[in-house]
Amino acid sequence: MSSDSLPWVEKYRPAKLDDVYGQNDVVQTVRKFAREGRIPHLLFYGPPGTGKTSTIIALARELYGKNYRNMVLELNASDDRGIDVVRDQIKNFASTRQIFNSGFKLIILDEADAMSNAAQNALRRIIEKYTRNTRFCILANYSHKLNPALLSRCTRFRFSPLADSALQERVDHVIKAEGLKIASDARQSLLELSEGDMRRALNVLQACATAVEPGEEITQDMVYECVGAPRPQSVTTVLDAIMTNDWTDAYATMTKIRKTEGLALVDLISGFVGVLDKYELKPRTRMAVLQGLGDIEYSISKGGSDKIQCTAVIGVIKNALENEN
Ligand SMILES: Nc1ncnc2c1ncn2[C@@H]1O[C@H](COP(=O)(O)OP(=O)(O)OP(=O)(O)O)[C@@H](O)[C@H]1O
Repeated sequence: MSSDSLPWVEKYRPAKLDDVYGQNDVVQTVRKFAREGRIPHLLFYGPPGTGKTSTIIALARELYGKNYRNMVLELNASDDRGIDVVRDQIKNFASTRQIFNSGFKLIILDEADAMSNAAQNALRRIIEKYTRNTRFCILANYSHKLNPALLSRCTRFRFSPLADSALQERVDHVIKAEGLKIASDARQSLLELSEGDMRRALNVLQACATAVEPGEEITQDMVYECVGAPRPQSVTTVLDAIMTNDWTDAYATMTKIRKTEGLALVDLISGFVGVLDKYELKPRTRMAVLQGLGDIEYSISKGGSDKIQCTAVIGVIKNALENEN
């Protein structure tokens, strides 16, 4: 595949540890392990798109250079073929002798938190068995879903959502490399809507770049459209209508904006929570609104009727405001 047809998340996957942004503590520590030649079994956990896979691959590339393919086995631990297949693959890989290299081989196990408890127990034995010439790097979103016995065999690193400054640095690099034009408010919205997830930032940027003609500027509206999030302006219009107008008008405004922008009610609720900071409300009122919106979001996830939940949103906000005085 030519590099032009690659998704940008792959095209711009960090080739070396220096290209991993915003995870300085982790990068420094694993680099130190590598320098001293004593890498422990590793567990990288944290939200998606924060660089767990990228960091271990970059580390492995620095460790093994062109020998990478022989020395690294990447497996998806949640593979539905089960732990037996994983065990066989690990066994084959770990037991073949390294002819040109001394040192250990590396096994990267992605999505380990999706493994059953029995499979995690089996994995723990496998790790013990092959520790002599193999190191494991376990990747997961949630560490609490992993068995304590497995956790205790690994040195843990938490990957936090990336700071806007880290996202910005990488996004600016891609904008420059791809020769894109992007309005500054669009770039700012892209960073905010990515919520610390670099994969999302790059995917949205690529979707926007595909939507514009060469040389045309990416606008803020395009960013919101690609993300499928409501524009702050629309959210504020609906919220203002609920707060100040009568019931019928508030409902009509909400329905109209939802229809023209194709918004799901949950997206609108997330939008309300996002802009609520800018409204001056008594703490008690703010809490009542947030709690009410949280309950409605839960009801929607359980299959609650759209129309009833729509009216419930108006009810929750109006009620909290009426009780304010
Ligand atoms: N810290 C980072 N620095 C630079 N690029 C990053 C970083 N984190 C993620 N990326 C970009 O996002 C893409 C996805 O990142 P990666 O696969 O490392 O995420 P992950 O944390 O392993 O996510 P998941 O939990 O979904 O597997 C990478 O290809 C890379 O382009």
